[in-house]
Amino acid sequence: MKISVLGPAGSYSEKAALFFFSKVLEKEADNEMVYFSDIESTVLSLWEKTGPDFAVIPLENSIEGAVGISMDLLNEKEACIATEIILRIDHCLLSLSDSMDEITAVYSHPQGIYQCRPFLRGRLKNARIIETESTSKAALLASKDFHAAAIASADAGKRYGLNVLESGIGSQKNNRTRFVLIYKKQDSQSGFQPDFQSFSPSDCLSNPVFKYVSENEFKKDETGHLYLKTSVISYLKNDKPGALYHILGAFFKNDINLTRIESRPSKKELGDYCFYIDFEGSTSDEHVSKAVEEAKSHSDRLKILGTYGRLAE
Ligand SMILES: O=C(O)C(=O)C[C@]1(C(=O)O)C=C[C@@H](O)C=C1
Repeated sequence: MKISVLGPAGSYSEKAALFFFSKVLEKEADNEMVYFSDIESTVLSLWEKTGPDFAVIPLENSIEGAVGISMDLLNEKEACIATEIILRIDHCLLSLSDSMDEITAVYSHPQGIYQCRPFLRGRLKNARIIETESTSKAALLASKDFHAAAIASADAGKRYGLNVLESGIGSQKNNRTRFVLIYKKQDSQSGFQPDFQSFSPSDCLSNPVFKYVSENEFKKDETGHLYLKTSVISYLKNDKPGALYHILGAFFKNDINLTRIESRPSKKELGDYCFYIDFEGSTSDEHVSKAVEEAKSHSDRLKILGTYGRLAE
């Protein structure tokens, strides 16, 4: 199996993919990780001729919130979510040097920088902050400059021969990022931007992840059943009073617990948004398909990203 991730080696995205590999039923000798320099190329690789089976992308962080580019690509491209992977993020300050006094520049991914904002302001206020495409790229760059440091994982530090000047530098001890494993929508799947007529409740069963990972590996609910979530994106073209109220009402009426709602600009004009809604339940549950049908009737476009389980560290 081939998985695309944000590289170079040592990124948190790689960690999420390795965690997924560790859960795969039959360890295939040819399991392969392919590295890309940014999140967009990682996602687009799914459409290459000899593309991967899956791509792993970060979607949201407990401190910094949504990863915008990942959210947008889920809307723009015909990809489905196979599973979510929640990882603990423990950022370290890494450098060739062994003293913070030597540091004049700090490299990291924007998410890493924001997640460590109080530390940077408090302890490295005079250092230049330089954004990189990934935390592992930051570690790689810091390994070439004695006066630079990187914010990345301890594992990335080991890989690039850096000292850990300080660990646990995130602004929240319980820092977590939610990644999703995504795949290219298959032509046979109708659960994508469906006409409700063609929306088949069994679509979630075509989620290919269950071919690779035993159901036992996924989070269970209080009754011992598989904990499944569904993600949709609703676009309301006509801004009218109560539009969002009616969409959310569809879930409330069907007793469905929402786990996240987030808006993103539609990119059409200022003040025009898409709403990303995650909720508990599977599209094969009757009350979920009823709610989705109703939400769709109040939306100008409703895109189903998939029903999936959770792998958590
Ligand atoms: O830069 C990395 O190592 C990534 O995998 C990206 C990413 C992100 O974009 O959220 C992943 C986890 C952390 O939250 C910081 C950076």
